[in-house]
Amino acid sequence: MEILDSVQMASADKYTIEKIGIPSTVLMENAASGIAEIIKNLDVKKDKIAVFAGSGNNGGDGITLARKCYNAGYKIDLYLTSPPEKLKGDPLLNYNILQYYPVRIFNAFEDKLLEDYDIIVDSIFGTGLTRPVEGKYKSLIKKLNELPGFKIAIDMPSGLAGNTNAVIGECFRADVTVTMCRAKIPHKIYPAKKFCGKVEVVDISIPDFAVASVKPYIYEITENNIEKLNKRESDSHKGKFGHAVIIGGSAGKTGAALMASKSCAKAGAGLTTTVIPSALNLAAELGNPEVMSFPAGSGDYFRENDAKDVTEFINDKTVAAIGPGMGRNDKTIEFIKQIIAATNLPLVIDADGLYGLDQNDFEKLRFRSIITPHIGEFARIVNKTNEEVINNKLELVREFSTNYGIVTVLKSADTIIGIPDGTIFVLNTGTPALAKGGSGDCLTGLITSFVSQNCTFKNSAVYGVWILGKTAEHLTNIYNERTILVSDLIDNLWIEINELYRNN
Ligand SMILES: NC(=O)C1=CN([C@@H]2O[C@H](COP(=O)(O)OP(=O)(O)OC[C@H]3O[C@@H](n4cnc5c(N)ncnc54)[C@H](O)[C@@H]3O)[C@@H](O)[C@H]2O)[C@@H](O)CC1
Ligand SMILES: Nc1ncnc2c1ncn2[C@@H]1O[C@H](COP(=O)(O)OP(=O)(O)O)[C@@H](O)[C@H]1O
Ligand SMILES: [K+]
Repeated sequence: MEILDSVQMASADKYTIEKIGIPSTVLMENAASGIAEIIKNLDVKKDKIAVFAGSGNNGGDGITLARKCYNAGYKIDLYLTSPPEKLKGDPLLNYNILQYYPVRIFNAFEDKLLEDYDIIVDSIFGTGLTRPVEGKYKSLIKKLNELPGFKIAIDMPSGLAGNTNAVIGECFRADVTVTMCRAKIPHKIYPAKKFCGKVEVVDISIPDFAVASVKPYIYEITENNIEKLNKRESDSHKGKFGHAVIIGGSAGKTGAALMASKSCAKAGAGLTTTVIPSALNLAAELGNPEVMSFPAGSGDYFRENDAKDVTEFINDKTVAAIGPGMGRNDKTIEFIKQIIAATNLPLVIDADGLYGLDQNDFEKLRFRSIITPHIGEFARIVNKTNEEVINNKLELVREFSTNYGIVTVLKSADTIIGIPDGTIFVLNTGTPALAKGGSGDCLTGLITSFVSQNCTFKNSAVYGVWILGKTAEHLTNIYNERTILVSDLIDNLWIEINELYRNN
């Protein structure tokens, strides 16, 4: 499903109203009906509802909702943030209609709250807000957050801006956000997402072709649009599913290379080999019996002198991952740079593998690589602070992927995948069970496995993130979010892989 920014949403609205001719009042009526329906289905007490409405169209949605809630039999009070004389257009029209209804109307700043409300509806600002709220609006939003009732935001929690995932200032903290037509950026991407609660999307009659006309470029991957896995031909053999290589390990971090390799084999690569510093080879031989190993050099970490042998070994393989547990020794960094320069193989680069890379190295990875940094690793790559990356994820990933022709998987509680044509995929799978060393190694193994099995880079990245996240969700439901180890994830990869086969 597309994720829109506020400008795209406004253009899709405009297209629907002006080009197709659906009146804006109809859209507002549909929005209010949709929100009322969601309120009706909420499993919370809803005898007394307060709607706080601003002067724009978001306020108009709230004013119209007041009428719908009255019709549904709820006791509802409306608190306006502006004098009614300031209303215009559809909000004014709906305000005038509401005069015929026995709904009490107050001023949000001047009048005291009359009741303890079961539900507080925030329709103060929607996609029209572009700067932080200040003064009396800021105080009002603070006050609403302190109220005990269940909180519903219309379209967006007031105080968030529709074109960024950053939290730009004080904002309403919703339990449920009901948005129109499509989710917007702040609904789906942290840190703004944290303020939205559960996000419900209401169809207000904006057709798909109106959405397509605004050229969306951000998509959320969900159960409904993830591509299913193909069943294997009955006469297939291991040669059909590639030979994947995991280059990793150093003294103290051998496990990272082993976990990545095991994930890779488990997800279906035809052959998997761990390339490991020779002093650690026994661990690889004994640790993963189904995986082969190639001992490199003579020490317990990779050095530039090992690059020639390793390059020769990997050159006829299908894909190589570089990084898990490699360490950051200068000689290891030189080794990695030489491998990148000396091969044309598809590469998946993670963790320590990314540490010493510069512009020159990234240029050599064009159209043959996937990188999987977490926020801190990506911040170093693009020379920004962690904070700057968190608040500008979409732009930074898009810029990097299009400039270098590299698929970028930016990992965090949400994961953003940027592909070289400028499209962004957002995945909200996973649980805090994954906030544990080694989850990233499992992801590297999964992505490498799917590249080996001839999936596109985009699909390989999507499958890796999806399967890791969904496996964590399954296990968190059964156990808890603390005691799950990466080995447990690897053992249970089959559950979600089965799901991806279903109906195929
Ligand atoms: N036809 C449409 O355009 C539809 C719009 N809808 C609703 O309309 C909303 C967008 O409406 P608008 O574009 O009128 O915008 P909003 O209603 O989000 O807010 C705009 C109003 O807030 C004021 N404002 C903005 N930033 C402020 C700040 N920091 N401090 C104080 N005041 C500030 C503006 O001057 C303006 O009066 C959507 O979020 C959605 O709820 C829905 O009814 C669906 C149909
Ligand atoms: N709270 C969370 N919710 C969902 N996914 C998470 C969460 N925390 C971590 N993850 C996922 O776990 C993985 C962690 O990777 P990474 O930080 O590289 O760990 P490591 O290097 O220790 O293996 C990423 O795929 C990330 O998206
Ligand atoms: K709102």
